[in-house]
Amino acid sequence: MKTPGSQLHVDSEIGRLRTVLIHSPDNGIGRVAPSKAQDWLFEDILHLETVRKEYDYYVRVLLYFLDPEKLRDRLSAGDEPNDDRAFYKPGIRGFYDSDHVLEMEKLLADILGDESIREKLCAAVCAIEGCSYNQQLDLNALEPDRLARILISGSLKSGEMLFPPIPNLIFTRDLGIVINGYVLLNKPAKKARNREALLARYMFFNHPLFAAYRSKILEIPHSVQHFLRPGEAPDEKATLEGGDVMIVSPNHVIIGCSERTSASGVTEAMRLLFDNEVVEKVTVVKIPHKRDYMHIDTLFTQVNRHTWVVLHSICSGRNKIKGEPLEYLSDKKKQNDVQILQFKKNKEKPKKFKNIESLLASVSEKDLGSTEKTVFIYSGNDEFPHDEREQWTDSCNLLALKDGVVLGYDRNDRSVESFKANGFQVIPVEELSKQIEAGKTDFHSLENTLILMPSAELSRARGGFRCMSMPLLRDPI
Ligand SMILES: NC(=O)NCCC[C@H](N)C(=O)O
Repeated sequence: MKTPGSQLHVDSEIGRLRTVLIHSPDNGIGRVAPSKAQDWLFEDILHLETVRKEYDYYVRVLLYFLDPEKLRDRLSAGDEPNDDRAFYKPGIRGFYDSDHVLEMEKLLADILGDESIREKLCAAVCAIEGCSYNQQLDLNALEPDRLARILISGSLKSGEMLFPPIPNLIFTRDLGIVINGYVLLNKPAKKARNREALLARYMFFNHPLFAAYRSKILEIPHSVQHFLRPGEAPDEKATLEGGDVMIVSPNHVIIGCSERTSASGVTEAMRLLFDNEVVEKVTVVKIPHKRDYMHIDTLFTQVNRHTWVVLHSICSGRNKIKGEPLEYLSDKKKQNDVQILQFKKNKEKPKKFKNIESLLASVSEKDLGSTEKTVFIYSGNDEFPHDEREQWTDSCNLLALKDGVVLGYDRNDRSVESFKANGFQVIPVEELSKQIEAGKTDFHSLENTLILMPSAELSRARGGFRCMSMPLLRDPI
């Protein structure tokens, strides 16, 4: 029998969530220097304690939903002034330690208990971070919980920084993605995320929870063209990040070709998925390669079987004036066009889709058998500039706990109005917690609901709740 938490299977974006991998903001986030913020992929420096408070609400919602036992005797956990948030901190007595809400730092500490894995991982981290041999020996001698914390935060307890933090580890989505019973590991485009990928690789290959899946971990190979090229140009490098991968139905994966996921990365991922018979259909959505859009999940996510939240201008190309000379002459035209191609195993010619809405409608109606007309909820109520402002703060990046119940930021006011106009209940998490704790609401009876999460600080890290989650197990849709 499999222990709870050890089963990997995801075949949709909206099946009831059973197990998820997350990482709470660690001290590394509080050590991002202004001069490095952009290099480390933050637009600004963040206030650690505020981010943590906001994130703790997220952990509580996940526990209410996936592992309520953990909250049974601790309904006010985290609100006690003197416990220093122990409930939320891996490696500390009192940590929630759930089998359904898995914390990356805890899983890392687990594998570091094995001497041979500890040695290999310390050597690998020290190699990519340029540590001295003696630093490597010192790290190797630490006990697992402390070592895990240092490998993530980059800093010793004294505050000394050994290497940079990896503040984007909170976005566990980008580390890899479970597709049916397989794990497709990422290959990050940005140097700032390399150590995250290394830690994720060690975790999946070595943690006993995933032992049954070792032969089902898929790794994107280096493209030979890339390392044979002269110079350091990133062209042709095969990169892929989880925010660009959506398993929308048991046999259909959408992959974004974006600022982060290269054409070679898409090609290699598609080959792996077809060769291993993971899915029969892969749709590639090429989006403009720019920071605002980063991954496809910053532009659209699924809410229920027939509803999606999207940035409308990316579907309609509304802001372009057709026929202008610029459209023909500028190279940018090609770069900024959305192109959608659907590939099937052993079929030579891909099918083309006119726009993102027609693709998503075909997912809902054909793949998922929805009999209702597909509904699109637009970022910022489709009003310029609120559509783009709210997309920037992740109005389109929602996490579905189940079909129709999603988590999103509380700051995207016009998008929230669109949800209401489309018949959704909208409830702030503080209110929901009170109702649950007073026994007035049962989480599982919620339907078609957007849960609003505090976001003033968290949203400045540039990712929403889809980015902050790696679903490991969902019920079949
Ligand atoms: N899936 C996502 O869209 N992830 C968001 C990642 C944000 C992070 N600051 C980054 O730039 O990589």
